[in-house]
Amino acid sequence: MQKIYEKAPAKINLLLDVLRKRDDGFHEVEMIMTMVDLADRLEMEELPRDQIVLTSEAGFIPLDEKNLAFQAARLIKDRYDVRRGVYIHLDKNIPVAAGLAGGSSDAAAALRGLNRLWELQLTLGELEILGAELGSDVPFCIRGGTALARGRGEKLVSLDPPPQCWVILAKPPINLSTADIYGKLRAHDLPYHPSAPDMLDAIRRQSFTDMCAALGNVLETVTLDRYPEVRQIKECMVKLGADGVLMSGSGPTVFGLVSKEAKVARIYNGLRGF
Ligand SMILES: C[C@@](CO)(OP(=O)(O)O)[C@H](O)COP(=O)(O)OP(=O)(O)OC[C@H]1O[C@@H](n2ccc(N)nc2=O)[C@H](O)[C@@H]1O
Ligand SMILES: Nc1ncnc2c1ncn2[C@@H]1O[C@H](COP(=O)(O)OP(=O)(O)O)[C@@H](O)[C@H]1O
Repeated sequence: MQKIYEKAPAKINLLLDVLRKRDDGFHEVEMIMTMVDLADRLEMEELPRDQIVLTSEAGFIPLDEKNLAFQAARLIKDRYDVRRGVYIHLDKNIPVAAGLAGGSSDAAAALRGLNRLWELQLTLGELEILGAELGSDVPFCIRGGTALARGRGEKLVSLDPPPQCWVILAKPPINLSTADIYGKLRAHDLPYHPSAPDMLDAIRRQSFTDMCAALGNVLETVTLDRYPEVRQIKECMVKLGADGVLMSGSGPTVFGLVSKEAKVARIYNGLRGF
């Protein structure tokens, strides 16, 4: 029987600005996002009966309707009236609730994969519109690569890849909710706004140094205050010599950008001790 494989990479936010709180409860954002090499993997196969079955060795995620990959399968199946079943196996590597969009990327991979398995011939644009029903980050995860995201995250403009570099991810064992972090943000009274034009310019010119200088995330104003461990990890990465350091999304993962491979092991080992 035909098997479909899809990679579901994690994302980091090189820039995350909030312009205002909207009447629908979401926030109008301006983000520059890029995929990293860390990825989940999905294997999809036709089931002889009309049912969605999701399995994973990861014991820490739901495998029922609460799982975003399951929700994606249900959504595309119902919307296009598919009367076929699917078996999805999820190989989970991305830390959960980390600000790395692991769940969103799994949902995106399920939509891309089932579009192929069930020969629905939907365009990426159609999949992005469908994906927006599952979460604000899902459209970007469908498109992949590097993009400028506006609206609540679903209005995308693809960008050239940023300069190649090493990305070190550090996720402290903290459980936080994205809704809670946005909810505590003083959107009308932010102490600063990162400059998207500066980041876009750095990417266009392939300047690693200017990209590091342009990193910024206004959600740090909430998460770093509430969770001092996240601030400590940031400080630790800077001290260990990372060229650029920022929290991804709503956190708690902090990423460090490094241009020289020689530095990577030193920073990684230093963080492990920490
Ligand atoms: C902060 C970001 C940055 O990339 O990522 P994560 O930290 O989740 O990875 C995203 O904006 C998160 O996207 P996602 O996790 O898909 O959010 P959703 O499921 O759509 O929304 C969860 C909740 O976050 C809030 N939310 C989300 C997006 C947005 N533009 N404004 C919001 O206020 C809303 O309260 C919403 O109920
Ligand atoms: N396939 C999935 N992988 C990870 N988490 C999932 C998945 N499906 C649903 N979830 C739930 O979604 C929430 C957010 O997960 P995740 O996408 O990893 O976080 P974030 O949006 O911070 O990057 C968690 O509470 C988790 O239980």
